[in-house]
Amino acid sequence: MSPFTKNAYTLRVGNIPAFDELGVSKTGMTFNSHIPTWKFNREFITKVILAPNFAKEIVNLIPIIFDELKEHWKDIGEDVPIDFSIWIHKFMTEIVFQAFVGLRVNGLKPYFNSIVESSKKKDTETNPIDKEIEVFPDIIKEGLDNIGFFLTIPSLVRHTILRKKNIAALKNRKQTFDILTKVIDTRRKEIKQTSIDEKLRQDMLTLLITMNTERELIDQKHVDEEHSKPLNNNQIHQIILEAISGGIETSASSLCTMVYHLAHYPDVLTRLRQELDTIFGFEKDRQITVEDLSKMHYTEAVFNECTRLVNPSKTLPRESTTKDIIAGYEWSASTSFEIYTEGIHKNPAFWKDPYKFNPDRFMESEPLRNTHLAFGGGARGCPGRKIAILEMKYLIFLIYRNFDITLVDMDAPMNLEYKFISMCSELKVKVRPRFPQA
Ligand code: HEM
Repeated sequence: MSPFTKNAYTLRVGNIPAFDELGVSKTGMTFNSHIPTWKFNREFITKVILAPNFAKEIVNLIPIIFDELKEHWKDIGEDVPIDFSIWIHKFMTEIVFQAFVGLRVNGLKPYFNSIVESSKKKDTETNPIDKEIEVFPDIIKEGLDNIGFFLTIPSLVRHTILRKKNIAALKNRKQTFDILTKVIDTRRKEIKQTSIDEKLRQDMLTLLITMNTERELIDQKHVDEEHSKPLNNNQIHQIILEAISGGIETSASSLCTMVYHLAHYPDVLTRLRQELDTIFGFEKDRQITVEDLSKMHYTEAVFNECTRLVNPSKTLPRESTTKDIIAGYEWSASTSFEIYTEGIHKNPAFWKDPYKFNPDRFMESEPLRNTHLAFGGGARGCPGRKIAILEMKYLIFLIYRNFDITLVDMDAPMNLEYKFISMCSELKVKVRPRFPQA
């Protein structure tokens, strides 16, 4: 089956009353079934993500946050097992919050303090904007869980037996928006108070707020009338929320999959490190650029192979907007399809020895169209792909340049749990600095 046909599959899901109730069916992107607003929002987020300065901001940001992580890992000590999945989740949260809303959650140090003995604990500082931001990642994670709840549990059950959980889910949604309103309003005020010739930082929120204003930070060559007005809070809310939730869990889980496989395949790790040495050399203070990262072809092949074998999205839903013929059958408009990526990723018709871990398959030739769907595809494909790959590559460089990572249990399978997407729930490792003095 050819899953993506021009314009017939712009809907992920059709009109789901439960999503109207949750307030996600006509806003943002992921579950927006109102095509004009989805298209409008998507064009805005795409503009931000493709803006060269946005990628540069992320590349400048990653080593700063990594230095903090590096210190914590060194202070824990090399013989102490740590849960990589929690650390990397906290780390991605810092990156995503800083890059998307310009705020630090400051979650690394409290987590360090929670797992070390009292003599090792460090002083914590409070968030400059609001204590609420510290709990915001958990609120967002709960919101992601609630999507699954609304998608799978019938209305009658939600409003009777599971009434309490239903109320809690709606409360979670309100709480999310209250915090976001505060964040957006605070930033609007800061921008207003910054003189016009002073440079603004280029996080996603600032780029969205300033779009189509005199502080415009993105060079928009062709702006039609529809896209020429500044965005209001309602429009910004859901775009930011989806960028945050889309950017944390998937990236953190994919990194766990890479660390797991690199521990099991030392030859692959050796080759990956050779690539890093060739591109980056050993100059200590060398500034890493977006161009450097674009040369990491083998690392990208390892990422592709890891997400082929362990894909966070096992299925991709679509609803047809016109009638179509698929697999020899005619299907009417508004038919729901589930594209079974798990099956496509392991289908021997597309992949030689599909269960074998072999990153070289991505070096030797391009996979057939629509057979590697880690980021989905077509009109609804992931808009964050470019940024996600950039982050993955930079992090892999920093982690494997600075540390040797061993799995605590080499015989254990990957620990995955399904919460709307498939996520790594635990990965016990030991981390040893490669250059203890650095
Ligand atoms: C390794 C990291 C990531 C993976 C594996 C991933 C994967 C995916 C997948 C499979 C989809 C569904 C595509 C489809 O239905 O065809 C998707 C959609 C989406 N992703 Fe990502 N994603 C990642 C990172 C990000 C980042 C960093 C962002 C932030 C900008 C993001 C934002 C979104 C949004 C907003 C959608 C919905 C798009 C729409 O409906 O138009 N993702 N992602």
